[in-house]
Formats: sequence, structure tokens, C-alpha cells
Amino acid sequence: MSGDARTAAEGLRYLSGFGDEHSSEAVPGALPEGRNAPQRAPLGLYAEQLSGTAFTEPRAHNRRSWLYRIRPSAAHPAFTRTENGAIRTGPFTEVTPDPNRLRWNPLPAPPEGTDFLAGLWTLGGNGDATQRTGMAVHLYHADRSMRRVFSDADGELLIVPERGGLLLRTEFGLLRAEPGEVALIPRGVRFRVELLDGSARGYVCENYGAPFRLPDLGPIGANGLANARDFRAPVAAYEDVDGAAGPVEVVNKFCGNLWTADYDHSPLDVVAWHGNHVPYVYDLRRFNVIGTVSYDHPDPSIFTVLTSPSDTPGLAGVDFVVFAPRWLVGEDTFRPPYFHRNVMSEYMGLIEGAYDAKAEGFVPGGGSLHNMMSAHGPDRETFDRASAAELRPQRIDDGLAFMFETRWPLTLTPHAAGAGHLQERYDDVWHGLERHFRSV
Ligand SMILES: O=C(O)Cc1cc(O)ccc1O
Ligand SMILES: [Fe+2]
Repeated sequence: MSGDARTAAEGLRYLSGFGDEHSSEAVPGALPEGRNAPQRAPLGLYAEQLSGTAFTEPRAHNRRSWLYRIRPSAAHPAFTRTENGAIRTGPFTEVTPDPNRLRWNPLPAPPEGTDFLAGLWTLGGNGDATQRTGMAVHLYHADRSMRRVFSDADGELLIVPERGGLLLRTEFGLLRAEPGEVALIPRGVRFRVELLDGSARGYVCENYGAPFRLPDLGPIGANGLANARDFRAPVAAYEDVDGAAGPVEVVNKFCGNLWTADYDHSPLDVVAWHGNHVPYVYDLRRFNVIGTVSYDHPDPSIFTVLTSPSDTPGLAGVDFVVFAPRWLVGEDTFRPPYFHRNVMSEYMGLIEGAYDAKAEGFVPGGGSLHNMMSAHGPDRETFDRASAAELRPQRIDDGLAFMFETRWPLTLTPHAAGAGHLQERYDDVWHGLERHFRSV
């Protein structure tokens, strides 16, 4: 399977732009012209709308797409409940919320034959999927391509590969996501994850709230941070797979539970589409990092790639933030992340290399949780080194870390709270920070 996936992933074409009104057809003439739902759609296709926002949301935020498909999505048998595996959904009520700083090593290898969906392991989250507020943090570790198809009615999925490339076969076409890139699957979009390298590991932010969008730039101006044109959507590609090849299992996550149905066709049968509710990939190395050229360490909101706003301006349900390679030039400045307590809750992961606030123990594939108001910052070694360093321009280019920062505290799942890979003595990184105070 990984050979097939590699071949399919080679030379993929994309449409460029964020939130744009894209259109694409895999067969010329499949897209109707001048209307969405002609009496008879071209080529005998079925016309179908997929809404990502309410019909009536402001035009600037409205998300929907029109799909022209071999069979309408409505043509499916009843779903029945299936095992949730290690997937959990908000509200998270099984574990008492924990104010301690926590850090995990990477997820252990799964049993052989684990696909992306079976390999999803929920660390924790907040809010309530049925209220479309909050988010969940998942990790995944898989060693087999999916044969089934998945869709998530509970939220959009921001996939952050850390090891192993992914080929995402979606209703809209194919996307390739390698470590260092992120992929977003909008709420309700069906897709299959195939592995390009035999196994794959990474992180997923499941966002129950408003769809991620680019942050406003304010005084930064009209350019910078993640540039809209670097987001890539697929071109239409479809599977024409009928019952003869055997049933296609379709798994649907709905209000926290997995439901399954055996279709007599592949639901990845969209021949043409147009709209702005689309999957996309983004290469984090394209992020235009902005920082100080004078003094002090800017707040990490300056590194926001995508934000899911809440009803309160400036207060995100969740922000996706990246710590990309950059120059540090601040004068008379403690340059690594400062000591702080944050009303927002911070889950951090590492895609490669090291992170400038932690000399040791924060490893690629691992993660840390600094919940609402938990005191954290540079570990002792980093503090000592950065306080004494000679302040020459310094390039930080040995790591790629990210943060899911959310307005509500994160509550763990029982398996994350009791995990063998939860580090036991994380607090120790702040032990031995010496008293330097002298009153005269
Ligand atoms: O805690 C962290 O490492 C994330 C973080 C980085 C930073 O540069 C400033 C504040 C902050 O929370
Ligand atoms: Fe922090």
C-alpha cells in the first residue's frame, strides 16, 4: 500500500489560497456553469452542498462547498455503533482537572496492523462537541494505511505529522502531508489516510469550535505570518469503486462515538467541486516569522498560524502556534521564553530537533501540558545559559515546535493520566533555580 500511496503522492497538483472560492473538476464539463443545482447536473452527477458554517453566518466567515458526485451522500445504509478505541470527546469528565505541569514521551508503537483511526489516542481536551465549543488533543501512531474511510462530524482535524508522510485521499482530492507540514480536514469531510513510509506518528487538534482561519494582522500590515497563498487545496480526484470490489467501511465520529456502515461504493466519488469548505495543507517552513528587532521576548501570539475565534474578540477557542527557525537579536534581553503563568492553557509538541526553553526531556513526538495558570518557563539549564550568554545575533534553526493554546483548561483522559510514557519528575526541570537576590 505504501508503494501505491507514494506513486499517487508524486507530482500532486494543488490550488493555492486560504478560504478562497476554489473550483476543480476531474473530468472536463463536470462542473455546472452559472448555477449550483441545475435540473440535471452535468455527466449524470448528483449535486450536493456541504456546509461548514450555518447558512446565515456573515459572508466573510461562511464556509460551504458544492460537490458533484457519482452517488449522493444520502445513499448509505444505517450506521451502527463501533468501538471508540482510545478516542475520547468533550465533555471530558473522567479525570479531575490537574494543575500540575505534565510532560509525555512519544506514544509507544501500536500493535501491528494499526491504521490512523485505530492509532488515534486522545490525550485530553475541553468544551463540549455537542455545543461546538472546545477542542481535543490527540496523538496517533500507525503502521498500516487505512482501507476504511473516516469523517468527523464533531470538528475539523488539524493533523501535525511528526514522523512519516501521509497521503490523504479526501472527497475533494489528494493531499500529501510530510513532517513539517500540517493538513486540515474540515468537519464532515470524508477521507482515508495512507502511509508513505510504512509507519507514521504525529499530533491532531480536533477543533469543535469555529473553523480555523488566518489571524488578523493588525499593525503588522497586509503580509506576514502564514501567507494565504501558501495554503494548498487539492484538485478534484475521485474513486469509482462499486460493490463488486467488496463493501467500503465508512466510520463516522458523531457526538463522541464512532459509528460504522458498509457502503456498496466509495464515498470518495466527487468528480468536481467548488467552494471554500475544503481540506488543505500548509508547509510550516513557509511561516514568515516576525519578532523583536529591539528588545524583549514577544508573546508567542506573534507565531499564530491559525486561530479558531470564540464569541469574545481576541479570545481563541484554540490557536495553532509554531516556533519555526528564526533569528534572535534582542538586546539586553532574556531571549528564551520567559517565566509565566497564562490564563490560556498550553499543549506543546515537537516535530523535530529541540525547543529553546527546554534543554532536555522535551523530545520529538512527546508533548507537554501547562494548564491554565500553571507556572512554567525555561528549565534551570536554559535559564542559567541564557542569563549568561553573550548577546550576539543568534539563529535558532535546530527545531520545530508547536502549541495548541486554548481558552479553557485541558482535562486528561484516563489513559493519558495513567500512561507509562508520562514523565514522572517533570517538575524537577525547575528545581535548583537558585536565589540570586541581594538587597544591596
Ligand atoms: O511555554 C512555552 O514555552 C510557550 C511560550 C513561548 C513563548 O515564547 C512565550 C510564552 C509561551 O507560553
Ligand atoms: Fe507557556
